[in-house]
Amino acid sequence: MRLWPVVIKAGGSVLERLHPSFFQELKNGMKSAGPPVIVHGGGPEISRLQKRLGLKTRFVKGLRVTDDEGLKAAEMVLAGTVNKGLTARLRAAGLPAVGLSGVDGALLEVKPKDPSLGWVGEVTEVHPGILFDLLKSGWIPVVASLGVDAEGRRYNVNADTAAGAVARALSARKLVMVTDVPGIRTEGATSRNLPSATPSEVREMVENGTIRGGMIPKVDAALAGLDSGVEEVIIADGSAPGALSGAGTRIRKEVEPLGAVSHLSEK
Ligand SMILES: Nc1ncnc2c1ncn2[C@@H]1O[C@H](COP(=O)(O)OP(=O)(O)O)[C@@H](O)[C@H]1O
Ligand SMILES: CC(=O)N[C@@H](CCC(=O)OP(=O)(O)O)C(=O)O
Repeated sequence: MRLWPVVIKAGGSVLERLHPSFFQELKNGMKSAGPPVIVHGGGPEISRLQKRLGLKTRFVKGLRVTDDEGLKAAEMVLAGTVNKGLTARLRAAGLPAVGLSGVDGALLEVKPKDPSLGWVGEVTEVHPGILFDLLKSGWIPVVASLGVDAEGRRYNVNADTAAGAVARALSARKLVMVTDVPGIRTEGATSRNLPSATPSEVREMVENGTIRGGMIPKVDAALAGLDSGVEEVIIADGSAPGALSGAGTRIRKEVEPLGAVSHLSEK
């Protein structure tokens, strides 16, 4: 059942620089389609806190190696400063936001992703009940990317992955990933920002190294979402106008070309 049309992932890279039109476009969307679900990260802020505490920051394939102290830092930032900061800003912009994390209501149930990563969770199940309850009452849920396992241990979860999992669980039609660049960029002499891309084009750009670093978990989450019912994923710049109204790179599945079908039937 398709209930709510949009999940928005707000990246830590842009949270401090969200354009005022982000809030206005959210308001317009609320009027036409009802409340969205916002999932946010906070990677740069976690790194800053780790540095201040004298902790090491290390990433493997875009994931933060998270020891006991690292988990505390991630929780303080994600469920603390960033979640409360974003919720308060939404509220000040006239939007009815409620902050929570993937631990609350066991929204994001996880298992350890890889022992070498420490407290990094891989989502095994989404329990969206708490989101449905909030959405039905008109609230905008603002979700920090943390998870919990069956024994009640808490984990750090990549926010792109968390947003993709939430979009699938809500049967969302659309996932918008708001970040610090205007979508996927090609390389070389004809380098440009792509207005649209298909999953196979995206896969090719990952293989040839055009898409790298923080863009990899984004496109992974995008492709997983498209494979399980999300119709379109948009990657857009949250520091510029239009992020929630058409700007950025739109990733959609290839449509069977009608010409190819009629050509076959002519034979
Ligand atoms: N082909 C690409 N097109 C655009 N950005 C890319 C590409 N490959 C890697 N990136 C990087 O991905 C970054 C966005 O990911 P990330 O820093 O993790 O942001 P967020 O905090 O929003 O998740 C961009 O700032 C850019 O440096
Ligand atoms: C496991 C893992 O890497 N978790 C991420 C969670 C925050 C995140 O994903 O923030 P962005 O959206 O800003 O990238 C981290 O610790 O940085």
